[in-house]
Amino acid sequence: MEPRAVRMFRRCIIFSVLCLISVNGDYFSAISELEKLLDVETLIIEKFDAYLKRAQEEQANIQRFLNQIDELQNDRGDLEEYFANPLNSFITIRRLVHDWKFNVFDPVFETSNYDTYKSSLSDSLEKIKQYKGPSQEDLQGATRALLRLQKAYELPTDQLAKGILPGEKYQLNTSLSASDCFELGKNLCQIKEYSYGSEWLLEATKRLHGEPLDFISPNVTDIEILEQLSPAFNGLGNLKLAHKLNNEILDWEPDHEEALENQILYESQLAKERILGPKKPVDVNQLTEREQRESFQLYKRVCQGELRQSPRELRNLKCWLSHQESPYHIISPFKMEQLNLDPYVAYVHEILTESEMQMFKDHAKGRMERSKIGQGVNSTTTEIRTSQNTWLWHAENPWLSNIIRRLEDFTGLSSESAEPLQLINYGIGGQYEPHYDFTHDDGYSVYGWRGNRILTAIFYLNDVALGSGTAFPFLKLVVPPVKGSLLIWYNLHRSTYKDYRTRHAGCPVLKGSKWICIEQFHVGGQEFRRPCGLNSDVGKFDDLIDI
Ligand SMILES: O=C(O)CCC(=O)C(=O)O
Ligand SMILES: [Fe+2]
Repeated sequence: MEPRAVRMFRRCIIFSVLCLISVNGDYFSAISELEKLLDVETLIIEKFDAYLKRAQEEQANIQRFLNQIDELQNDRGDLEEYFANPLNSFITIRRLVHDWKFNVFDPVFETSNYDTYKSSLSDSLEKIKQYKGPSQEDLQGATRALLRLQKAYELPTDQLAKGILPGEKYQLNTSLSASDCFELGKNLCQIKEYSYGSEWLLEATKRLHGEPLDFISPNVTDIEILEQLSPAFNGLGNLKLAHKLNNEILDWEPDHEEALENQILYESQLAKERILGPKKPVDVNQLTEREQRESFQLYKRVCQGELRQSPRELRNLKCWLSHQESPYHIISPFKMEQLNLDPYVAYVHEILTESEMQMFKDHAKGRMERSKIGQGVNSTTTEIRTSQNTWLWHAENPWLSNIIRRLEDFTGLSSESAEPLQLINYGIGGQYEPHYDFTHDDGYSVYGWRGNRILTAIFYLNDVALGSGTAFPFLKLVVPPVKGSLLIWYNLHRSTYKDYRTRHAGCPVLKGSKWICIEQFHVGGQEFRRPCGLNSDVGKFDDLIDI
């Protein structure tokens, strides 16, 4: 048992932390926000624990009092004889005047201690309410994240519901209840993902009849499932099944208003079909236009590890210790691993220290916001990029100077035109779909003298249990995050023309959370460090732009 003082201290700390943080919700796009939710829950549990303890003590007192009176009444014997004893009369009268009031009526009916305690509880809860908890939008976001995982890694619904992932190494060790599956199915139908939606609803039915009554979440009913499932099958173009399930609702509840309305609708549609022939079946694949594109399919296969370079393609790649012509690194060389030669992609291992990685994470506290795509006023949040981020300006964070110098030493580039570092955290299903880091014009209109992004450098700040590699679909390459390592690649040809082979992505996080820090080097200032070649490169690999 934790000593009382320690518990009190912990409670104070959690509480003051909660009072200090201002939270913008958006719990589904990063793990860091979800952690705060658990702190709030801990606090609520502690407050209610104390409340229940107090209430139970009160109840035990009342019960003890009632038992005593009961015993007394049983022992009283003959009434006349009993009251003949003056002490008994006194005790009885006193008891009715004082004891009942003090022991029973006051605690139960009056606004004495019981209520005072309640109001002090509600005062502390009021403070917790300032903390914005997850909303319906967050639940939708979390649903979409699971859907992304299902789509990207082709996870069967029944397996995911049981917490079973492909491969044996990592499992989720959690399984979803009937109410969880129902919530997922309902939310998916709301966004017209009827195919997956109906699978989750059917999973809910299976569980509803197979699982013991769920204490934690409210149990869902057969009718509630049918209410979602019938329109879902209608959405999938299976009118007959939709009609059949709708009739099942009416068997349970003949006055069910919505089902009665749907019955008329389905029957008139069925009658039409009998005359005109059945409607064209709806495509149950449910892939959006974006998801159907070849590049997205490549992305999926690379993230899954299904599409990779052959041993023949890999044979010219090397690993070695290199000081990259920097005198600082003669004694402590970089641990280099080439991943692709053209365009050049390389991995450098153990480049950050434990304390540097901690500094990044400390910097993130309270600063992370939902990531956007696009520049300046045109930037927006989108499903294409689901993460949170914050920026670290070089001048405001002098502790970064060693890290920036290390980057310069390794790449040979100047950081004078580089962007502030960007710290990024991806939560469940968090991803960044295939994109280019350069802008499609020559870069000068957006970045001025700094020109386009010449090289991207990604520090991985943690290991991720499953998924979340940095994927290059055209290079058949996926780079798994390894804590403390750095990934670099050139986005531009030697002439600074855009290299369309560098399309890349952050695969969805399947298990864990992914922390990275990105530096973007620009063309400005590299004139003598990386001089242009003699080829113009214009038009090279342009056919890859629109796959
Ligand atoms: O998350 C990743 O691995 C890639 C991130 C990325 O490409 C970007 O932020 O531009
Ligand atoms: Fe990128």
